[in-house]
Amino acid sequence: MSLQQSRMDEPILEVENLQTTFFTDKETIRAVDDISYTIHRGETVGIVGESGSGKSVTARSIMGLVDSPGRIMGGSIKFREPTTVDRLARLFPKRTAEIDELREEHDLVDLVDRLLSSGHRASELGGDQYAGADAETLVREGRVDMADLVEGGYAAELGIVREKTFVVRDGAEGYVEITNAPKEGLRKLRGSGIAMIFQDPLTSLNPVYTVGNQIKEALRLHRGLTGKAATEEAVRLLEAVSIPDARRRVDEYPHQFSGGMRQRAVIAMALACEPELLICDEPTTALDVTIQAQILELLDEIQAERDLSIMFITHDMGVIAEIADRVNVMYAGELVESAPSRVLFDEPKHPYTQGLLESIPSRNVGGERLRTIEGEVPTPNEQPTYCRFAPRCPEAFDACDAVHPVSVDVSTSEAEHTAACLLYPEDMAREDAVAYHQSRGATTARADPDEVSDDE
Ligand SMILES: Nc1ncnc2c1ncn2[C@@H]1O[C@H](COP(=O)(O)OP(=O)(O)OP(=O)(O)O)[C@@H](O)[C@H]1O
Ligand code: NI
Repeated sequence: MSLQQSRMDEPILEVENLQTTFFTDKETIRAVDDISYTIHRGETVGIVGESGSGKSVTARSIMGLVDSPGRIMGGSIKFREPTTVDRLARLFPKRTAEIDELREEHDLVDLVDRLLSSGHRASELGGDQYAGADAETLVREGRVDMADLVEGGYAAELGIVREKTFVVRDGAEGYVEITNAPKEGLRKLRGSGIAMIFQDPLTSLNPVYTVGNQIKEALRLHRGLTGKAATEEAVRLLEAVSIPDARRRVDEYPHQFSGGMRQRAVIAMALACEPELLICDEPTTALDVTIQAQILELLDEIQAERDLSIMFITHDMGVIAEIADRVNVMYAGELVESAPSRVLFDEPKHPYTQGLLESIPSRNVGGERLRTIEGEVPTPNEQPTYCRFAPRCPEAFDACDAVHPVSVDVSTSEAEHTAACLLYPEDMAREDAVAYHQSRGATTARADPDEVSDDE
């Protein structure tokens, strides 16, 4: 865990209502089905869940690596990293919206008025309590700002920005909207702001080039380093990931490295791009326990040194316990629970999380039988009107087959803790809780921004 708590309250990645779907010949797979979460600067967020729960597709969506037959169908992925925002704004001026300039060039009241007369409702722009309000009121009371118009796609509809805004700058603030990125923009993003390491280091390493040359190629592409400077930096990076005798090993080929050393080399390659966010998809799953512990420790060190944010994917609760500040539990494309690590392990609320925890070997000392959750993760191939975990859930009751649970606040302390389960809110009578989920589910569906822009 990072000691640098100071900037931990700054979000670096905001995923909102992300929906990534695969359209195969056989079926439509809602691999990531409306998930939202945030990663803060210097924070390690663990994503955990059984095979097929949508962890990798979440990561690939963020990296812009979802290919046909997959498509991001909705939601937003905002990367808020000032250096990256500045660089991409310079590279893609036509896809950049400068909120300050828009404020100067256009009259906000006038724009909102145009939206209202073209059929948008005031409640949709400002919230339910503003039903029937006029443009003047919405703007005066601060319910609609220029930034909201850009974010909601209204500015595009009004023709004051290009249809898809990739970079948004609002004074000193700003973000890159990954779901609107052009292909070249994604490549730039992957080369610098965000890097990813995979389970099998051989997916990232080319067998025909030396490890050193591969790191140097990354250094050339992303930092313009060549020749001796690049060699020195490659050696330094290998040393930073604790590869012994780095000066000699920099000239070796991947097959001359052990599994653990290869994964270290991949981490060195990722660091060559000086990322702010490192996405790790089961980076230690193929390694034995001792090496796995070393890699986790290495990531921890690197993070503390560089104030790096890490998204760490694993199906292993034991690994999560070691590395994550916050844990997001996924099941069949959905986020079913989210809590700070300590809270999640002490007070798991969702029956699925409870099941995952009971299946950690080390938790079952004293000859207690190891439990696993029976059955398998279903393929999320339809819009859920029920709880996807219900068929395997020891706590399921009738309503679980008829009502889709929404995320509810289940926190017992200040820490943010949510679970999507009809058992909550705990202090409500069961039928009231069910009604609560029912009504909130309906509201989210109506507020879908895509529906708003589609029906004009
Ligand atoms: N290219 C693809 N084409 C069709 N379906 C896909 C594709 N990639 C992923 N899926 C489907 O999306 C769902 C989520 O897959 P994902 O790989 O994200 O799971 P995961 O949680 O990473 O599992 P694992 O622990 O096995 O890596 C699965 O149902 C999977 O079959
Ligand atoms: Ni995966």
